[in-house]
Amino acid sequence: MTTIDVRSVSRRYGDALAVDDVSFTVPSGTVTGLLGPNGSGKSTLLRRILGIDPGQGTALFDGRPYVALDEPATVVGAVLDASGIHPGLRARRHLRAVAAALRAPARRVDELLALVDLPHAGGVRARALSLGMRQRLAVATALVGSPSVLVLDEPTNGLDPHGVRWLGRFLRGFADSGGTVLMSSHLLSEVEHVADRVEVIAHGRLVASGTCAEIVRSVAPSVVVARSTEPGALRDALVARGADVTRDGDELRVRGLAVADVATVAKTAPGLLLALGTDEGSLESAYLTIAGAR
Ligand SMILES: Nc1ncnc2c1ncn2[C@@H]1O[C@H](COP(=O)(O)OP(=O)(O)OP(=O)(O)O)[C@@H](O)[C@H]1O
Repeated sequence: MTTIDVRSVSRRYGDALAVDDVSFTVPSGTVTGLLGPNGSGKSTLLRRILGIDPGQGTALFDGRPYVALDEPATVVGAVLDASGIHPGLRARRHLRAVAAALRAPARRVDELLALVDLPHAGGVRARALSLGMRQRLAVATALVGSPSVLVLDEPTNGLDPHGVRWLGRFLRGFADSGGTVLMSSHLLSEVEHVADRVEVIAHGRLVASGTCAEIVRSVAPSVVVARSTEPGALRDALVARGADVTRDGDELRVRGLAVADVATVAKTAPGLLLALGTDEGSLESAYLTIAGAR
């Protein structure tokens, strides 16, 4: 059980600030998605978190920076670049070499090949693996030391839909058994179903943080949707209570009143209430709004 504490992390390339004073916490037992458009600073931030890039601020794994961990591979498994595996090495040889370096049992290699659904690829050289297969091998490599934390940069890159679903289920299971996952993506659809929390980064800055529902609410407060046999009369009654109401046929979209208040107003207004509910807005539109804002 390890928490990651990212504290005021920055990274400058010349005059350009690629990561600008980013702070957030990744609680243990959760999957946190680091979401942002291309070039927003995700990879740079993950490299800073792992102590690979220089810069300001720090990231602490249960209070210690990565470089100060005694056996880092047993705490943190990282997948930053699936092409980092030597192209001439066969998958099993590659994993055996990593296992030997980490003093992990050799039997772990075949367990991991099975776990990442590559049981028959052990004898294949890395250069002959597809991008999706290399991603799976990279995940297996990160798991050799049995870490409690996984840091993954765009891990769905190259995976087919089956692979994306497999990875989501795997990461969910890893977190549910106490692990901590920080994964980046530029695609909302690939994190929203698996992540407990999302940190949205744009132009190097953290622009939103929270559960998917919290992020949607922060951008678009929920709208109450009501349908009535007398929509004009209901609209007038709601406006008199201070609501902001738009009408489309017999449907009213109401901002500024809770659903229970709309129900109370409808009881005393002429006509019959046909339907009443809320429209929470989509995370997709919230993400586009937030990530597009400078
Ligand atoms: N080595 C470098 N030298 C100079 N600028 C860099 C370097 N690496 C990244 N950058 C710049 O830093 C910014 C953030 O890049 P980064 O790769 O971290 O973004 P990203 O969110 O991971 O993008 P993507 O989704 O495309 O992988 C970009 O403007 C990029 O051009």
